[in-house]
Amino acid sequence: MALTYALEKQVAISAVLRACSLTSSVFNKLVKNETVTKNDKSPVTVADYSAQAVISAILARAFPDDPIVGEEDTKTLRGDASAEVQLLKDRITSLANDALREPLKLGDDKAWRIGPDTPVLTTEELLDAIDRGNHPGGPSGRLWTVDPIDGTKGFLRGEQYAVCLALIVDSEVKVGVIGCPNLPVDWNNPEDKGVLFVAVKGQGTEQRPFSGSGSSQLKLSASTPRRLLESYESGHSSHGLSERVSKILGITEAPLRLDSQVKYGALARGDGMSYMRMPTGVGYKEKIWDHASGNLLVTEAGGIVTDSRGEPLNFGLGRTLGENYGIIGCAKEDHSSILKAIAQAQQESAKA
Ligand SMILES: Nc1ncnc2c1ncn2[C@@H]1O[C@H](COP(=O)(O)O)[C@@H](O)[C@H]1OP(=O)(O)O
Ligand SMILES: [Mg+2]
Ligand SMILES: [Mg+2]
Ligand SMILES: [Mg+2]
Repeated sequence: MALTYALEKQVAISAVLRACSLTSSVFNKLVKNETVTKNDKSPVTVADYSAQAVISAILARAFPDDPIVGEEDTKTLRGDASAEVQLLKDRITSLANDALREPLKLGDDKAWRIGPDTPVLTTEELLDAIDRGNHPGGPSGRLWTVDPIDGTKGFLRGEQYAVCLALIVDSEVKVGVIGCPNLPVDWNNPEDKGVLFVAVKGQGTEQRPFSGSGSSQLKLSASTPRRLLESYESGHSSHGLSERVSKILGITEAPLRLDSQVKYGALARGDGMSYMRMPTGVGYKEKIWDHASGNLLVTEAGGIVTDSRGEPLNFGLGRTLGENYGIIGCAKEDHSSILKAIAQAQQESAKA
């Protein structure tokens, strides 16, 4: 009998929603009021660390034996006795405890005592929680992967970012949850922000607005707007190559540029025809926490995600996806024409 992953889904939703409250409150307290300058990395740092601590602490209560592959670790925090780092650790401690002890949320369960009854965790316990994310990953068994803030640059600009959590079992993504605090439920109503995407292998993909309790199943079809979804940052994905691809495919609409795995959710709900990420140079290895949840959102909505040669992404190689040939997500009907257009665009740019 196929596993339903009902408990994992419930816990992942709770963890992501609590981390989203935390990151929103850091933005409102520290970034928006400009108590720190935009160039100061501390708001990102404090939010990244504390959100990973919250997610890891919740996973530890529900699934104490599951390893975690997380983006952050505490090497710099533990190895620095300066007053500045002490302040950072104090902030992490209070933010993480506040987030863990907030009133009950979707996904919470008294069984693992998350919510107002959660015992206050010490700084040491929270640093240990962050470091549970040090697992090297690999091909077999269960593991969670977490990106506490994906799209830190978007977060600082007050634009798109995502809190991402996925369960991988024997290299296959089984549960993917992405919280998008700044994503409008509908682009025509930009004030209604905050979307949670949830996918479970074999059970489809759903979108739930943070406000309200409704949830809608997502189905990706080839008739979505003919525009590409790509990184806001030109250093993360080649804008030049995607422009060539657009021309070859006869796409006239400008690409929708969004930071983070929000793009995968946007694709799954039909905001664009393709997630397109083409390398800007050699050497960068994509990380599993940047793609695991998004991959499942798109495939469970009926789409496909591969590299630019059509090969599936491999989540069992360790903390990275290995060699980088770009990443393409789209409806199945569009896949071969997009891959052909990419090959042609690559040949053209090699000649240019
Ligand atoms: N050279 C690069 N190529 C592709 N992705 C990158 C590169 N440098 C950083 N990233 C990652 O891209 C992700 C953001 O994705 P997007 O471009 O879709 O918004 C971040 O996780 C970021 O990692 P990091 O958090 O280590 O900076
Ligand atoms: Mg990331
Ligand atoms: Mg990150
Ligand atoms: Mg980062």
